[in-house]
Amino acid sequence: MSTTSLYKKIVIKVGSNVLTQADGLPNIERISQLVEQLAALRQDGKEVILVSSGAVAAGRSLIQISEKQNTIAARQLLASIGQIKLINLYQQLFEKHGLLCSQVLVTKEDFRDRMHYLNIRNCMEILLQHGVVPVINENDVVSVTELMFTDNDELAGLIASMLNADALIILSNVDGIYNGDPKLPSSRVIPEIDGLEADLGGFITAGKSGLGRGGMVTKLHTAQSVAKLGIPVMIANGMREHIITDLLYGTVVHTRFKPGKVKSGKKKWIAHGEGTAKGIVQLNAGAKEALLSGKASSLLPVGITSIQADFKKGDIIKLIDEQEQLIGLGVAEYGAEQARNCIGEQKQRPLVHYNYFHPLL
Ligand SMILES: Nc1ncnc2c1ncn2[C@@H]1O[C@H](COP(=O)(O)OP(=O)(O)O)[C@@H](O)[C@H]1O
Ligand SMILES: N[C@@H](CCC(=O)OP(=O)(O)O)C(=O)O
Repeated sequence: MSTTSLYKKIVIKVGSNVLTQADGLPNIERISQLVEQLAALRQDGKEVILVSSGAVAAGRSLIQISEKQNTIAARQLLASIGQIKLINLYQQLFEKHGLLCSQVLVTKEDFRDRMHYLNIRNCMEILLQHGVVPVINENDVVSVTELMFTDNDELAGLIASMLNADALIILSNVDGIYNGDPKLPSSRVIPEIDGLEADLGGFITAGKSGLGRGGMVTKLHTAQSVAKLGIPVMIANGMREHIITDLLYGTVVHTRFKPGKVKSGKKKWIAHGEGTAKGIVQLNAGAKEALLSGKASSLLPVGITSIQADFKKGDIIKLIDEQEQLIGLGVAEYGAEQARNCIGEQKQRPLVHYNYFHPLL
């Protein structure tokens, strides 16, 4: 038996293209097969969390809208109509296997601070404790541009980290990450990537599947950051039959991201805070070197040169260097006002404790 079948808690993200037929209608046959595989995992005692795209695509199959329609309004309209179509389908299909599924719609704002983050985590935990399969999607009806996740790959990474999942599976319309343009016959799927070191930017083209939002760039970014936290990530082709069960119990082509050392729950929260971080603090070269040295160094006010955006105690803040490059993220031990009063001073309390610093360089 494959060792991957030892995973207990698994987050599975499915892209719009996997769920949608060429004519725009939900691909009922494929969705049924996905649900069947998830039911088999539940039978095997695993906890399953589904992050499903496809609301906008499903909406498009139900209503005609003018080309001139503002894109945000169009997305709101389509997602609003499409999400109920999609979730109804899931509900019927899970019911056939004697399973309950639930709809969880979230926005980036729901993860903005530790309290909101723990609220969502508690909600997911109560669902899992009751054997329910959460079906998560971004709430596209209320998420507008600057408050949106880049795409559901980012959301799935956040969910996998938040729930301390044992694995994250991202299903798209390609077999994995290719070492070149996937359309070229000379390109091959990269079987394993050491998520900690690999620089694959050169391989990824900006191309997306017909309905996808973020493309392979966000999948790579998500996979690398989730693997860095100690969670293995697999990118595979959701168009293949039995893909989930083959990934977990057999062998099938895919790209696997090797996990790094497991990080604590709070570190996982910080690591995904880039999009919601409010405060910005600029550091001098000495503080940057100390924080990135790998030694247990906290951020002391003597190394701060300016506070560029306000924050409160407990907020995640961005730490930037003198060239405005993002060094990492940390949790503020006190607010911006107090920090401003001791900029550059010796013998002051650390603004970020080393346990709550997450390097990004
Ligand atoms: N090196 C690469 N390997 C694999 N796919 C790539 C690569 N570079 C770009 N892509 C594109 O990324 C697409 C998948 O991302 P996306 O469109 O967001 O799908 P999804 O809807 O599943 O989230 C592929 O269809 C492919 O066109
Ligand atoms: N929330 C959107 C999906 C956005 C998205 O990330 O799509 P995809 O790149 O296909 O995973 C929807 O349900 O239509």
